[in-house]
Amino acid sequence: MTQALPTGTAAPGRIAAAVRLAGVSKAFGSGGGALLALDQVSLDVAPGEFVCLLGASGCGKSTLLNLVADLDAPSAGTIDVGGSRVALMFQEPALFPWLNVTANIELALKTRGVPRSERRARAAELLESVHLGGFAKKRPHQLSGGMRQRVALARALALTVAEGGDERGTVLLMDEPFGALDAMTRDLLHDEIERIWRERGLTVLFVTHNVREAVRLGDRVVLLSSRPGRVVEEFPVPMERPRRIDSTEVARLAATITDRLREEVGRHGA
Ligand SMILES: Nc1ncnc2c1ncn2[C@@H]1O[C@H](COP(=O)(O)OP(=O)(O)OP(=O)(O)O)[C@@H](O)[C@H]1O
Repeated sequence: MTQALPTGTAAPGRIAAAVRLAGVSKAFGSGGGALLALDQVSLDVAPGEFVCLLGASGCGKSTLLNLVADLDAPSAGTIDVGGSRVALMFQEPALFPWLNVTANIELALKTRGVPRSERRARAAELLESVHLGGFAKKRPHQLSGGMRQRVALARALALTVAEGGDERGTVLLMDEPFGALDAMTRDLLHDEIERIWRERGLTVLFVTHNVREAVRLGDRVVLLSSRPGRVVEEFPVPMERPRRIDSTEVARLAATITDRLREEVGRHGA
């Protein structure tokens, strides 16, 4: 099943999808002991779209992101990211503790082949963009959890820099990036990621357990079934941005999605 693209998201002359999964299945192990994590998942994400993936624990959300990031190969089906540069960001920021913030970003730029002479300025620009300009010399342990995630976001963006600094064509995969943060910090980071997504024209595939977070951020919420993960339903999010996570509209759609999620989890006895 290939999902229809939301109207108006793919600009004329550009590729139709930034990410296209067609009939993707993933099994771990083989023979009788094989575990089917994903089953025939088809999903198109349009360039510049923000898609949130929701599903019960163990339904294969992280597996799906790993496949899109090319960290693992599907057992069946195809994954196409066109010419996009893909970056993955996790719940744990996983920064190098012995390097300061700037050096963590510069290292990522180095792996992208950015010449040494340009790295300092590019790192500073990226840190400004996540509002950490004043913390360049700090080491990760000197920062709050929210700040560390901002650095992780800047580093993810650094891993996708292209010639001339154009981030368009970047797919950012986010695996529960704010799951370990308190509600107020998470709220602030929702505003931040939304701004950065808009300003940089990113395509985002965002995994979360938090239904309200998915509705707060997504153009579309894609619900996966319990293992094996299949796309069971998609919910377009029509509310204007910026949305408030505690607004009535967000709560109403989140309640509908939660009911559907409960049904799905109940069906599988998870
Ligand atoms: N490398 C692996 N080898 C064997 N089984 C794996 C491997 N990676 C994932 N699995 C299994 O595949 C299933 C899907 O895992 P995955 O981590 O993708 O789920 P998830 O939806 O991200 O879970 P959660 O929401 O709890 O983070 C799980 O049953 C998991 O145990």
